[in-house]
Parts: sequence; C-alpha cells; structure tokens
Amino acid sequence: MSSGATPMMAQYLALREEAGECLLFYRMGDFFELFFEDAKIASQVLDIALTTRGEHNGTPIPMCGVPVHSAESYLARLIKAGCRVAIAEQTETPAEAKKRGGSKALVARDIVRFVTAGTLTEEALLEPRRANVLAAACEVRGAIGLAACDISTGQMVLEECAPDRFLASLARLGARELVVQDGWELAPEDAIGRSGHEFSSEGGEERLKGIHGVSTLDGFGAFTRPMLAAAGGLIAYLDHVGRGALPLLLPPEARSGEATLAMDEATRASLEILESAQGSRKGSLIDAVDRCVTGAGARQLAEDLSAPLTDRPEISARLELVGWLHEDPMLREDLRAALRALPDVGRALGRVVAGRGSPRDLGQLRDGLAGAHSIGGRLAGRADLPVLLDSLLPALGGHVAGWGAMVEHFTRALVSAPPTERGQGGFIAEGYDASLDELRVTSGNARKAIAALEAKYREDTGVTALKIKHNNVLGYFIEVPSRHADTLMQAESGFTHRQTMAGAMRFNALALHEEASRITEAGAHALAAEEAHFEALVEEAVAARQVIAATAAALARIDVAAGQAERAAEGGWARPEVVEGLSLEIEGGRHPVVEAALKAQNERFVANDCRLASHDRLWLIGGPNMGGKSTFLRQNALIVLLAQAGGFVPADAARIGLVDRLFSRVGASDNLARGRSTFMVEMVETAAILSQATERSFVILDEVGRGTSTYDGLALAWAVAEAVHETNRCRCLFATHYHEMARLAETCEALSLHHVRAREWKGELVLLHELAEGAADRSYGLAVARLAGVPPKVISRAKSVLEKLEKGRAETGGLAAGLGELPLFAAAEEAREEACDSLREKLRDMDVDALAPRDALEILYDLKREAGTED
Ligand SMILES: Nc1ncnc2c1ncn2[C@@H]1O[C@H](COP(=O)(O)OP(=O)(O)OP(=O)(O)O)[C@@H](O)[C@H]1O
Repeated sequence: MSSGATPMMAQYLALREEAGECLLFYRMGDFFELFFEDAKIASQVLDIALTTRGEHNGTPIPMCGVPVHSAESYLARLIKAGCRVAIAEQTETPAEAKKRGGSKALVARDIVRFVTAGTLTEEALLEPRRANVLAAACEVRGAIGLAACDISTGQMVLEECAPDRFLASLARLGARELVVQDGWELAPEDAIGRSGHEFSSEGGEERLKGIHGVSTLDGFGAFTRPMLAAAGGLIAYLDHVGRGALPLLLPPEARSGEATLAMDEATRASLEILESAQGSRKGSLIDAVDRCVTGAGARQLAEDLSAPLTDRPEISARLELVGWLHEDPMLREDLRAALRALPDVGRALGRVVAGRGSPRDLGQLRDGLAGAHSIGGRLAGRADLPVLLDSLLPALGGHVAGWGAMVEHFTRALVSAPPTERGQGGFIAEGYDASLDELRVTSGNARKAIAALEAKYREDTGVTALKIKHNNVLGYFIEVPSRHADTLMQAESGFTHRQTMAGAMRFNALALHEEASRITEAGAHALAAEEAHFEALVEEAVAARQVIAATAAALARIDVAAGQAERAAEGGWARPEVVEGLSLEIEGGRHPVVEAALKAQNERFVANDCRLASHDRLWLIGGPNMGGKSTFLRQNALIVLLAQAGGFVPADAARIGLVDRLFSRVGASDNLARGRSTFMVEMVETAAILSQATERSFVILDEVGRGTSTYDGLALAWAVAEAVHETNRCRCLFATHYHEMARLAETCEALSLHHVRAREWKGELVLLHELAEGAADRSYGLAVARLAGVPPKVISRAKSVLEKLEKGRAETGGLAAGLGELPLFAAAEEAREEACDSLREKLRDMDVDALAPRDALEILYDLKREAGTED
C-alpha cells in the first residue's frame, strides 16, 4: 500500500468503511493483509509480527498478514477472542483486471462474507459437541420476541416472553451472538445493534414465507408479532453477514417459554450445567452426564439440559425410551456402535446449503443417511417400541423419509471417500458418466504414452540419465545432466532447448508436447464435468434439506436416549417418577460431578435423602464447613433438572412433583467479574427469587447473607427464609451457618431442621457428609481451619477468642437474644398493611384545595410521624 490517494488506498478505505466494526481481511495474492488499527488488534490476538507498509498522511501504515491457506485457524482464534471479521476477496484475476483496465488496473475486491461467532459453518471453526446459536431480540408493545437459529444445522426457534423473563430466556438459548434493535434499553452490553426497521413483523413474515415457499406460516405453528419481528431482524442480519447468500434455515418452531423449566442466568451458572465455574466443560453437569457417541447427540443433550421440560407426557415419553434402552444392553451397544460410525449429517447439510460444501460433505450425507436407514431397519422389526421411538422411525426409512432416491444417486455418483477440495476433481465415481470416464482414459493413456516416450528418448539419445519431469511452470519437459546435453542441442535432434539449470538442461519435444496437451485438455474437460455433477448433487441435497434435517434430529434423539441409558447403567442411576403435586422425594441422591471426582481418587460419595412435601417444604441445613451442605443442595437441584430433561437420575429412587422454576443462589463469594459488589449481586439475585418463585418452584439458597456483617446477614437470612416459607411457599433447601436460625422452626410450621454430621475423634475432625435431622450442635470452624493447615499458634489464639465470645453469648443471650419477641412474619405483614391503610384513609379524607399552607405543613409532619413509628 502506498501513500496518499492511490487507487488501492481508496479501494481499501471504501472496504474498510463497509466492514464497520469488523476487522478487514484484505486479500493480496496468497495473503490476507490487515492494516491500521485492525493490524494492531490482530497482531496482538494472534501473536504475529506487526510491520509497516507504505505511508498514509505521512505516517507509516501498521500491517500484518496471514497466509490464505491457513486463514481458518487464524479466524478461529480471532472469533474466540470476540472479534468479527470481514473477508474482502479478489473478485477477478490480475489478468482479467489487465484486460479490463490496462496494465496498471487494480484488481477488483469485494467483501464476500462476514465471519462472526454466531454465523459459522466451517467444521474447523465449530465445536462438534456444541450448538452454535445466533439470536435476535426485539420489543413489540411491551412483549419481547426472540428468534434463535443454529445455522450449522439450520434449526430455528421463535419465542415470545415478558420483559422480566427475557434474560432467563436468553440464558437458556446460550447464544454466541445476539442482534438487537439499535439503542434498545434492555439490550445486554455485548449485543450487536442493527437498524430498527429490520425488526418488522411484516418483513419477518414475508421473509419466512419466501424462504420456505409457503403462502402462510400456519403449518409451522402459531407465531406472534414479536416473534416475527425478531425473525425479521435475524434474517436481515444473516443476509448482511452472508452478503445475500442465506444459510440453511429450517421451518421455524414456535416455542413458549412456559413449556420449559425456567432458570435464570445466575441459576445456570451456579449449577454449572454446561460449563464449570472455571468456564470449562470439564467439571460441568453435561460433562458428567454425556455419553453420546455423536456430536449431534451431544448438542441435543446440551439443549435438553438447558431447557428441561414442564410437560409430563413429554418427559415420560423420553424416560420410556431411556428405560427401554436401559433394559436391553445388547441392543443399546449395537445402536451406539452404529451411531458412532456416522458422520455429522446435520452439519454437513449446513455447509452444503450455505454454499460451502465439499465433495466430502456430500459423501457424509450419503453415508450418514445410509447409516440411518440401516438403524431404522434394525429397529423396525421390534414389537415393543416405545412411543417416542415409534414416532422417529419414519425419519429413518429412506423412501418414507424422502431421501432414499437421493442416497442411491449419491452412491452411484461419488467415490467412496470424496476429498474436501473440489478444485482437483477425482470425486465422481467411475461408471457414473461415460464421457467423464473417456476423458480419464484419454489422460491416463497420455500419461502412459509419456512414460513410454522417456524410454524411447533414452534409447534414441543414448543418455540413460534422461528423465521426463513435470512442474507447474513448464509443464512436462525432458531433463538431462549438462554433460550429456550436447546430443540434444544438435539442430536435427528433434529437441528444443527450454532452460539451463546448474548441472542440468531442460528440453521440449513435439511428441511430448502433444501428449502433454492431451492430458491438459482432457483434464480441463474432466474438471468441468465433475464441477457440473457437483452442482447438480448439491441442488438435490438442498431440495431435500428438510427431510435430511429431520433424520439428523431423529438420530440425535436416539443417541441422547442411548447415552442416558448408558450413563444410568454405568452409575446405577434410577428412572425418576415425575408426578403432579408438590413433593420432592429423593432416596440415596448423589451429586454426579462430585461423585465422579471422588471416584477418581478412590473415595466414596455418601448418598443422602431429601423429602420435601407441602407440610415440610423448607429444610434449613446447618453443619460444619466442608460438611457437604452445598453439595447436597445442588445435587437435589440437578436431579430435578435431569429428571425433567427426560433422563435417569443419580439416586436410588426419585419422585418429583413437577417444578416450574428452579432457582439456585450462592452467598456472595466470587462473581467479581460482574463489576457489582458481591453482596449487591447476592441481594439482587435473592430479590429475583422472592419476586418470582411460585408454589411449584424449587429453590436452593446457600448461605444467603454471608457477604455482610453478622447482624445484617442473620437478619436478612432470617427474613428471606420467612418470606420463602410464608409468601412464596415453594420447596426450598436453605443452607446456613447461623445457628440462631434454628429458632425459625418454632414459628414456621412447614420448616424443619437438618444438619450434615461431623465428629471430633482424638482431636481430629471427621466429616461424615451424612445428612441428619435436627439442628447442628456446633460449627467446628476452628477444626476445619486446622484441617486446612492454619498454623497452630493462630488456631490456639482463635480458641481463646472463641471462649470469650461464647462466654459473652451465655451472659447476654447472644446474637439472637430478643428474637423471641419478634412477631410472626405474616402478623408483621398485616400490621404493616393496617398502618398503610390508616395513612391511606387520612390522605383520602383530606381536602387539599381547602388547606391553608400552614395546616398542610402541620399535616405532613403528622403523617411523617405516623409512618415513622411503623419502621
Ligand atoms: N455426600 C458426600 N460424600 C462424600 N464427600 C462429600 C459429600 N458431600 C461433600 N463432600 C466433599 O466435601 C467437600 C465440601 O463439600 P461442600 O462444599 O458441599 O461443603 P459445605 O458444607 O457447603 O462447605 P462450606 O460451608 O465451607 O461451603 C466436597 O468438595 C466433597 O469433596
């Protein structure tokens, strides 16, 4: 790039402008170059050299570049680091440019595509076991529309929710990228703003109808205006990033947020469903559960765990299938072996429809679908098929499903292992196209002829070291060592000199030239023929995209069920019973992640029961640090989640009254990344529970109130427990260190006391991890500190401080002295309401117009006094 307003600089700046917030990959020959700020960012993220090239307004232009052939791996790193990239390709060859505008003409370039986290289809850029979701959200008259799609498989869902459920819905979708109306006040910080007119419900509806070639969307489901508006925004964004080339989009599915177990972002994070607190898959629930043998199965499982169901028949249907496979280990293994061998049909289809498919992808469609057919055949004969499987079978029967003829065609057309590159040809099978076969014979014969020529030339010249070679610049040529070149240099030798090398000379000959031309010509024709076949095959796959996607989904569902059954068999898990009613009875429950971690160290997990019911719905759990309180709380939440996702659970038995919302809160400790004080976060989250938990909800509260001073903490924990008990009336496990809270059992009839057991044995603390009834007797905090290696001197000092404190408590009645006189929560509420009523009455009776300013002030003082006494 050179200074001032050169044509290249002008072209670059125009493209740069068009790229907006994306980094611009500017194609120059074999490299993608980045300039200015882009170069600085990319060189830092990619850890590559930052150099300069030319000048702009008198200052050197920063530059870095990546080779085109390895661009994908660099792109992957940039996307991972949160960047978006615009790819500007050369849209003509230098020769074409010359023809168009003379020798100095600049090669035309254009942005052909934007690469963003939510719009990837390349195998190398995607994680096989994770969905890649792009979402769009907008508000239409107070309701929020959400559209989400995974363009790597084409799945698309549309939802509507109230503003207060927006963040929870978004958390469930787990989108990599979110698009919103510019300036929308509810938009999360990292959302991408797009012009508001793209989010029109009419526009969205028209686009969907156009894409699916239908005159009404009724056949796909009932879509509301907010849903369609969000779909409009989503499709407009896809248009933008693909420069008009739309990826695979299957018919949208209308989903109601009510159909799934509601969990907000904090709950998901605290239960470590798809990621551990450290941000890795290792240590997460899915890692402990996933036994799927295909990427598509693992992605389906992630979706199931993110959105457990609230519909009992649907849950039962999934459980029935898992149970069926659980009972028949031979069939299960047989199925899993067959599934394991299958390629990822859904993602291959995604690439093919997006126009980025390769011959290998077509081969994958053929092999995957043929595999589905044989799995279907194996299952079809069984008399005892579970309902869910019975409903999936048609998608596995080629001709019933609608892709049977296509697979037969692909089998004839393609070689057994087609290459990923289509530019070199070689993927169309022999016998499929007679004229292609002939071209191949021609070039094969010419190759043989060339081999024969070598022998002939050796004999003619007597030079045994003579060789016929090939390179990309000269094509075929004859090479002899320089000392033998004289014979060939003679005028009548029939050879023409082409090149002199160090120690060797290169020649051409008429016969060789003729054979070589035959190869080139036949090769070019063969390539063109293969290209035409490729396009026809792609078209056929695109036309069948919906039925192929249905088959891919059926395979994934079977893989999930077989994986769940396998996991259950491996860990002795039980089939839960999901019932109406408000009980939660878990016998011998375990925490799958903690159990696996202990097992790895040859240690045993102590199973514990949980029995909540309407008359005993709040368990207050005390006991020493490290005693297993958090583990117990979480394992029960996870068991509910797993059961409603339709899988077996780590317990001996479980009877679960259907849960509508699940909440998990952990007392302030980490969460620093959010930029709010930890205690503030804890209280915001607690407030959300108190306002949203219903009688059907299940809540776990882990040491709420510990992030502030003892008095404040106890007071808040006390009041929260009372409110949960009296107002929300949900099932709740509440872990706390405050012994004083045990007194709540005196006033709250549906609250009971429990603790994790510990013993001191010969001065050593033994944690039994066993849940028992009754309040905890003491905290063992010092013993835990000793266990953790706090120096003996500090421990003994702490002991004497503790003695003093305990003495003080005995004399004054301690922290909770005076709580005995506290009115019941409900009574306090009533008293407050009464006071409010008397204030309201006074205000109502007041004739404001008739008041003298002096009297008005007097009355204000009175009202304030009255209100003040109620605090
Ligand atoms: N049921 C169990 N069986 C065996 N080991 C367990 C069990 N529950 C917990 N543990 C072990 O004890 C450790 C601490 O458990 P957990 O964090 O649940 O304790 P806690 O009582 O919540 O502690 P703290 O009050 O300090 O937060 C776990 O990491 C695990 O190794």
